[in-house]
Amino acid sequence: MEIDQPLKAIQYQRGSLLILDQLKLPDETVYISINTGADAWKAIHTMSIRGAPAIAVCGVLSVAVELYHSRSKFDSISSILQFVTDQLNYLITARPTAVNMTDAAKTIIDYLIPLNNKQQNVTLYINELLDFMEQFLQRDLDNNQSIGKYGAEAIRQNVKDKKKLTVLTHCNTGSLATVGFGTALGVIRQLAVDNNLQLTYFTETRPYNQGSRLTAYELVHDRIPHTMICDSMAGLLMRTQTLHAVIVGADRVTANGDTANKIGTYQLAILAKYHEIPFYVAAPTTSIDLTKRTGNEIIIEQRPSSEMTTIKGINIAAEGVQVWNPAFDITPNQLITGIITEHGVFKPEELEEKLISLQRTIKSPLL
Ligand SMILES: CSC[C@H]1O[C@H](OP(=O)(O)O)[C@H](O)[C@@H]1O
Repeated sequence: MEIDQPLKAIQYQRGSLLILDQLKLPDETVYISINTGADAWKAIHTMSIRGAPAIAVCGVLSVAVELYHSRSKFDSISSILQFVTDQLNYLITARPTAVNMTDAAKTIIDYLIPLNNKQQNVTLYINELLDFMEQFLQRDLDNNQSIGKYGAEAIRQNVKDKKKLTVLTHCNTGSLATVGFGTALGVIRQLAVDNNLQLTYFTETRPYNQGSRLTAYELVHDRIPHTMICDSMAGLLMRTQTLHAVIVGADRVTANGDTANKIGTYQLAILAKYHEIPFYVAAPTTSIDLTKRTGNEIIIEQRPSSEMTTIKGINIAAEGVQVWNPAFDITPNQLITGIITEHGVFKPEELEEKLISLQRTIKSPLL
């Protein structure tokens, strides 16, 4: 199966950053210009752009664009260092659960100091820094390709006698959550490209409806066989239909493999365990946070009640109703069959050791 160029959540060239306004999808395709870190903070916080990897790339490139257009105002390396550090640390505050923006900020700040020792010319320093920041785009594209290939192979291995597989995914983890093919949805795209996909079920993913508004948009665009279900239908689906795997994304995976992901993931993992269906998490290593030992340490973002009580400004609940709106939940590692990364598929219990070993062998700051 051929898949056309994926939808683009982010369009970038030096000095210009456009993001697809996902609050307007699927009815309108509107790109908005991001010229500063403050523009990016607002777009991330309001979820015009969302998805852990896309958030990080948008944040990094917003600083690159702002630095590029204000480069004449910097008269010293230290002033550039201060500006970039301040902007990156500010962007981290836009949304607290996903770790990718924090990881990106650390990678760049760790790079700034050695670069300072190498390059004393302000103009050349800025150009080298822009080159480095722009690599985050290609890295996510490459990560998506690797995750797709490793994930598709792992799932095929699990179901040796089947050529055509039926899977379930949750939320949106495709081209609208990353720069490329996606993470969990990238695995599904790879299965489709390899002609191993019978059907993908996906949940509408209340309350923000990433599934019905975004994943549906991607699967229809790519003509991938699919069926949308309400979140509440997952149990009956697993009880009555044959599912070969559940594949979801991640916002933050801790050292023991516990995983923060879109609200509703935990209950899918419980159902998958009960129905003996393999449950995979697909995420780049930039979503893995070894500074957190377990999922109990992860901050769960609480979103505005209006995101539950209205759809496109139309009330769907009584005025004054009290709601609880956590945007994520935590899936314990014992419910996870494997964590699909760009370096391979790891069992939760081996994740930390494998990642530390990779960090030792791969000497790139952009691991
Ligand atoms: C590859 S995207 C990872 C993750 O991000 C989504 O959350 P949100 O739409 O709130 O940014 C969802 O949890 C995805 O699984």
